[in-house]
Amino acid sequence: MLLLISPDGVEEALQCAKAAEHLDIVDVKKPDEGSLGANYPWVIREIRAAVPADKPVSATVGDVPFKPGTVAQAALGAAVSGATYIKVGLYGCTTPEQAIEVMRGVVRAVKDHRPDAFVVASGYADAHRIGSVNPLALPDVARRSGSDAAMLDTAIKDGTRLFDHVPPEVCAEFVRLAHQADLLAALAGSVTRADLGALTRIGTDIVGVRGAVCEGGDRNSGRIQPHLVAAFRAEMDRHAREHPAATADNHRSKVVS
Ligand SMILES: O=C[C@H](O)COP(=O)(O)O
Repeated sequence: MLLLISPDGVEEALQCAKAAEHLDIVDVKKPDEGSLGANYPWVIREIRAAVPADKPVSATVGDVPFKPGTVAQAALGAAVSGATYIKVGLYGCTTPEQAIEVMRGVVRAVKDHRPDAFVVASGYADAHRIGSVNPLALPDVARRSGSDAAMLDTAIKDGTRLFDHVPPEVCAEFVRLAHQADLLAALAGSVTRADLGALTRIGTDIVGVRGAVCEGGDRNSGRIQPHLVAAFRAEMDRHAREHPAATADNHRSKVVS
């Protein structure tokens, strides 16, 4: 399982760089603009320059509305700025068809610029609270749009967690559907170290975290701490050793830096 960490700017990205050996992907976002809030292009560029070259930089394009042209242009902006993972939060899409239309535009915009870029279609575990597309529809949305991964995060960061909204057995089905479509499965949403056993057992490819590696577990007022990143990775490694069959890294080669 790969570890994706979401700093909110250059200062926190430098903390990630100190813990680079323990993480796999640095994910640029702007949490005060939403769960998958988009940061400025120059912040993506500065973070790309600040983290080791062998670590892929991901950027979120936002909790996007159903405006396919607008979103495609924003996604290209993230790619031009140096992100090789482009994550789109399909917040304003109420049907799979709308989500596919948005993601097709993103895939074309991004891959015309950089064919090996990695496009992530993200839905929300708490979709029922925001009227967004059903979490289990995401793997098919990703497949039919030509995306590389399907992801779930939580839209409302109020202390509720991924498994509060989508229990482990349903997350397992999400992962199964993603793998069946030859996609990576990424899961996030106030994930803690206590969730890592279940996430490992179900074969999650990427786990995304912020709060769990911030001081006090607080994604807003806490800052990312290298020692918490190291501890999180140590727990991931422990579970990987206990469940080697679930962690065969057959999807890892898809990751680009
Ligand atoms: O992509 C990952 C998110 O930033 C997760 O943040 P969180 O762990 O604070 O919910």
